[in-house]
Amino acid sequence: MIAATPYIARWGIIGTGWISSEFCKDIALVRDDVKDVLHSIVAVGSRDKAKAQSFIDEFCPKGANAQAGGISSLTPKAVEGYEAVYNDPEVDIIYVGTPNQAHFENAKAALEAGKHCLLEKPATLNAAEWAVLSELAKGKGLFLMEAVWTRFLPLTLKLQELIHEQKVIGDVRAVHSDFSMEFLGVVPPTHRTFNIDMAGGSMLDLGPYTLLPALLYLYHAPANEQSPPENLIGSMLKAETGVDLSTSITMNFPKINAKAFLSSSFAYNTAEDRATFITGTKGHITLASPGCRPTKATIRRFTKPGIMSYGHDDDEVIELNFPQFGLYFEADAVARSLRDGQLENPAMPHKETAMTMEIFDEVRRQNGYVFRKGLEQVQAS
Ligand SMILES: NC(=O)C1=CN([C@@H]2O[C@H](COP(=O)(O)OP(=O)(O)OC[C@H]3O[C@@H](n4cnc5c(N)ncnc54)[C@H](OP(=O)(O)O)[C@@H]3O)[C@@H](O)[C@H]2O)C=CC1
Ligand SMILES: O=C1OC[C@@H](O)[C@H](O)[C@H]1O
Repeated sequence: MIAATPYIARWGIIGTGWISSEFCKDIALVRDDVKDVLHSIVAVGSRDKAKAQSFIDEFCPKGANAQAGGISSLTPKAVEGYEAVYNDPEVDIIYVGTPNQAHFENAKAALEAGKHCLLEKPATLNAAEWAVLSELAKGKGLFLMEAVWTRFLPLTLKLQELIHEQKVIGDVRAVHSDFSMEFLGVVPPTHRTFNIDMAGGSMLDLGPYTLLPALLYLYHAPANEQSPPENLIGSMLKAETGVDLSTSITMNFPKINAKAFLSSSFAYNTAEDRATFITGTKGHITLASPGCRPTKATIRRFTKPGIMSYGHDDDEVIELNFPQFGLYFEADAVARSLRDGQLENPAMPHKETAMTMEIFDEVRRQNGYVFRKGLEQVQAS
């Protein structure tokens, strides 16, 4: 049943970079199809107050959709530093849009101030940091989620139904996924993607997206019964700065005879028409780029499954596009969790962020990607 009065999530934004701007533009979008939740931007915190004000002026002058629609009368405040945003009594939830190395500190401060938190990916630098945040949130009865927004997109939801419920490609046996962007030679080595002091590298930046289809279609295959991946092997090609330029990860899911082959790189761009390839016993599905925002899937059904049998029906193309970047799907899901008193969103549970961080820890260990001393706030015991 749709509530007569929509629930309004009141956001405090930390950091005024690119992704925070996309997030604010997206939650400012007035959409007629969503009636149960809305958003308001209470405060934007920046290390530089003037920057916070110009961010508001440019990306969310009226605030978010509750404010733009006249349902909330709050005006977004530009705030010097982050502390006052954590402590603002009108803020329910903090969106952390800062670089990787600041995630733990910012999320911890938000939770300690009693605020719910949506934390950009990768959630933390290692699994030990995430464990601390997860315990802190649960102990305080607060919502916490890593912002893997791709999980909430219409095509991602549709594919889970097609693959697991309708079994359109039979039993899934392999996931190949690549998310690569040619930053090499385009951005300076000091940019967050290459900067080792900012925990850069393709795996932490793009790896959360390549891991996602492996988790959704293999880990979550009903017959896998959520058995964790095994035989993890990672190979990193390093950039001059010491971060990984290109990384490959393979993992096994023995219970379902399946394997994942994942890659990320800053040296080349993923092919436009083939970012992810999901192979089953009765067909395969190809997802177009970009890996973070899939909107087009091509389903091929084999007419006569079997060894090297290539006959197939006409391909079915599913396109589920949407306006702007699309972070509102994730934001709406978070708002519903807050409204319903959930401390975790079932589509992005703490356990899967923990698994992601453990995989990244292991690949870094196998390849000697060591952070500068002191960057990790919590070390594995
Ligand atoms: N969900 C998604 O699709 C995406 C997620 N991301 C994730 O979001 C995070 C931010 O990425 P992005 O927006 O591209 O980064 P930007 O560099 O554009 O913005 C980061 C912001 O963080 C703040 N900040 C705090 N501490 C520092 C610091 N030491 N150095 C630089 N900036 C700092 C700054 O805001 P201020 O000066 O106002 O304090 C800055 O503008 C990353 O962790 C990335 O993985 C990135 C892109 C897409
Ligand atoms: O999350 C992301 O998705 C898109 C890329 O532009 C970016 O580097 C990455 O952080």
